[in-house]
Amino acid sequence: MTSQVIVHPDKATLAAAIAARLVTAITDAQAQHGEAHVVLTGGSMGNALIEALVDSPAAPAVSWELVHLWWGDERYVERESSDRNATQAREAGLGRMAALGLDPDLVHEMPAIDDPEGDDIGAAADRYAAELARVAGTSDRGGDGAPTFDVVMLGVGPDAHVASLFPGKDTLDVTDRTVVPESDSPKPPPARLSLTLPVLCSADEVWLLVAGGDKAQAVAAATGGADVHEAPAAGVTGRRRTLWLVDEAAAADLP
Ligand SMILES: O=C(O)[C@H](O)[C@@H](O)[C@H](O)[C@H](O)COP(=O)(O)O
Repeated sequence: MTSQVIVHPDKATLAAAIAARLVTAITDAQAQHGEAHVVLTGGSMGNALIEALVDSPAAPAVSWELVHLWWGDERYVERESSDRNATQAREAGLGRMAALGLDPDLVHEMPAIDDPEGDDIGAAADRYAAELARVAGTSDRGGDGAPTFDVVMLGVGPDAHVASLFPGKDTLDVTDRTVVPESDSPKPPPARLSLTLPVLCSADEVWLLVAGGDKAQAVAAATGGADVHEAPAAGVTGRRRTLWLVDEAAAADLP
């Protein structure tokens, strides 16, 4: 199935459009099967989306108490560190979504280095995998080791990395796990946890969220059929739909 690229004028419009699209996707999912599972991304686009979502007049249309939020990746640092994607998301507005009904028990943050696993990042990855499997076991839409995600959102780096799957890394070839540790990330901090390509691609929809001219080459390469080992973003597709939601600057190198 081919990917579709949708271009918005600038980053603020892109964030607002993604928030509107997400509200619609979740309400559609809930009309079909009650609960919804959404994978959030870190990075500035992930944070901009949360800001736009919290302020969206349509946000109360979602039954937030039945929405599970997951993370595509996380920096393996202290839980309250401002480096953590989850901390940044809370500050961007996720912390205020309890007022809309979001259940903190359904916000599945990835483990942190001050959790019992400590320096054993492999054990931390296994614990998040176990959490995915546990919830899948209780869900009508339990997939193979993880719930069936309605939407996976992913930021894209200038090197075309997604989640914490970086070019040239063996983690791109892992097919027998849902979560992998990365101890030597080329982008700091070095220690991270990431969902793997097969579980990301088990989603109904994958949305790649990209703003900025520094991403133009990555967008062109990944949508132009680059090898996944060179451009990891080329390797993520949804079962029903794959959308590249980009601003004009990020689209600049597209044919
Ligand atoms: O852990 C990280 O380093 C980020 O989560 C990273 O993967 C991010 O999503 C992309 O680099 C896009 O970031 P921007 O949206 O800020 O461009």
